[in-house]
Amino acid sequence: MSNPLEIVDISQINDETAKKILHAASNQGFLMLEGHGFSQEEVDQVYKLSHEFFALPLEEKKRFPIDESNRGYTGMGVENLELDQLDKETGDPKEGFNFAYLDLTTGLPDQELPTLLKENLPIVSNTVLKLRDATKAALRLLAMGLEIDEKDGGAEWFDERHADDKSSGTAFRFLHYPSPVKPGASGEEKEKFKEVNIAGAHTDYGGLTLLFQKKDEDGLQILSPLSKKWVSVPYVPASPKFQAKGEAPPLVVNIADQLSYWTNGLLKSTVHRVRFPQKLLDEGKDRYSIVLFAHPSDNTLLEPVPSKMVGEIEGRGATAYQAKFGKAQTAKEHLDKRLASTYKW
Ligand SMILES: O=C(O)CCC(=O)C(=O)O
Ligand SMILES: [Fe+2]
Repeated sequence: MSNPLEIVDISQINDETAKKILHAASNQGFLMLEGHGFSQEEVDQVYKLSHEFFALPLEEKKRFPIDESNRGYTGMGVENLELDQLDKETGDPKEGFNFAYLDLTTGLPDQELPTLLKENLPIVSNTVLKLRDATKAALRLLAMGLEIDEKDGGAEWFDERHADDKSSGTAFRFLHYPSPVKPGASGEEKEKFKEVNIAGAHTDYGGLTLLFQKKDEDGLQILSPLSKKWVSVPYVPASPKFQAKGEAPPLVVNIADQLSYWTNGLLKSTVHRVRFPQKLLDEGKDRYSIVLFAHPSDNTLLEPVPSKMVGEIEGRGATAYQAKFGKAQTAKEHLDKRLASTYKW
């Protein structure tokens, strides 16, 4: 399967990389990042923890139900991401655990946790901090690509609005999609599930979303802004240069709603969904994913990003909001509206 996404090396902070990331973010809205510094062992370790968590008895998981601050466990069918059917009765066939209220200086969440997760907090915090570093590198490169003037903050413009010690909607998430078929199911039965969305078509709410890749656990599809067609994101191993360094495969990264809004739609918050990959269906195995939803600090005013490229776009996003309401909204206000429609509270 050919890879529709550009691969950007975030260990190279320079104008060439900045141009490349801006191109990817304003075209497909999805890209891959290498040079993130995660070893395969680190990725395996966090997946192992996630597998162990979801294998806990349902009663134990349910003792930590998702709260209004987006922390905790969401059971099977609770979350409905499908944009076009937000009123449908049953949600996506998946369960999840959210770590939120994160202190991004330590990577530690502020919430009640099951013993298993408490005992393994260093795995969580190490992963959060490294994903945070990758987020910052990507944001710095985007600021450079957008040619934000030095007098406005230059390459650090987004950094200042993603303070590690301020509260934000940033969430780290384990997801589990149980296999809909038993091992050895008939071809006909498997065929039925090939076209079922296990995460409904949606856009993400925050700034940037970062996902690990796991071999045979692909299944992510994007509604490409370029071709206007659904395109599969294949599993892409580390390039030879990074394989030699023992680095895990590139991270899959997408632009989410707030960053798109903030740039008047220049950066694309691309619609995506997940379907069970063939190999997992064939083997009757579950799918897991691990995600960081990176958000600006809650009190950040989402005023149009001071870039000539953004300023040239009128009637959309942050510029349109300001024209209509006479003021900008904060990242928290923007997020609260989105969360309310997904969970129906
Ligand atoms: O499981 C995945 O690969 C992606 C999930 C996703 O898009 C989301 O939770 O927002
Ligand atoms: Fe998503």
